[in-house]
Amino acid sequence: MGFLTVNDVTYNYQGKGSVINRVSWEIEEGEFHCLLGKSGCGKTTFLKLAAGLLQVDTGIISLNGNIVIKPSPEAGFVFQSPTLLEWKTVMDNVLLPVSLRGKVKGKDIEYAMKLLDTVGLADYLQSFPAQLSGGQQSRVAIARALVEQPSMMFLDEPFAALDAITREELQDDLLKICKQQNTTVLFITHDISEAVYLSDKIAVMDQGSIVYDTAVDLAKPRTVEMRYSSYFNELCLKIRQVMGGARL
Ligand SMILES: Nc1ncnc2c1ncn2[C@@H]1O[C@H](COP(=O)(O)OP(=O)(O)OP(=O)(O)O)[C@@H](O)[C@H]1O
Repeated sequence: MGFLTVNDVTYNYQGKGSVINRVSWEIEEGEFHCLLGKSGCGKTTFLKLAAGLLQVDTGIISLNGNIVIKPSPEAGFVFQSPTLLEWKTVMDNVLLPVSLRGKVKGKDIEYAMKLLDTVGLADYLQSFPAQLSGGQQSRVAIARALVEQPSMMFLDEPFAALDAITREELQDDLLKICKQQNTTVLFITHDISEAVYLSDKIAVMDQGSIVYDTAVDLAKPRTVEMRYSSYFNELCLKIRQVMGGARL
């Protein structure tokens, strides 16, 4: 049984046809999986179901052996918009989940500093969000999601608004931290090369069903050179063909 197990799940928004249609999927502990698919195919809905933000109509989802009926304290979330609190410093934004639960301890501050150092923000601890670039704000959001060392991370197009180089840097940061923490990850993206670079396994969704899946046979840690290897590009092309010629 996987760390996250999705078994024959169906979901409809009221008044709509089937948005998620008998999907089964498993993510083993510590694995990084990406879900790709065209706009409107159901990716975000699937992530919300897996994360307990929506309830399945039929089927069962379990996380670490527990049936998912609400968001788990074991899970962290990152969405496309960083949604930082403007009146709090970078450090206080990262520590927010800890402070909502109780008193912030020295070890929490130490860990937040380590995360901010890993994502290249050691010099910005006392800055406010408005003083940061979009990429820096995304880094803060990732550090915030990881500060309680969640065993599962759900990320919905977290890098969509960023330029290509910043995006690549953040992909490496995310892989590094998830490896350190042995985090299991479900990551949604439109970007085929991002999915290939990040993933142990990729699923392609179309009209609410998983129509293709593949393991990614690249060594870890990933390197810039791998992005230009023939295997990498052949896999991107294969996935592109599966997704068809329409706009992503
Ligand atoms: N709250 C809602 N109420 C009704 N229908 C919704 C709601 N949210 C999404 N939908 C519909 O469900 C379908 C799947 O939407 P979803 O956001 O899961 O797709 P997506 O693959 O994540 O799209 P994108 O890549 O554009 O973010 C779409 O047809 C969308 O219009």
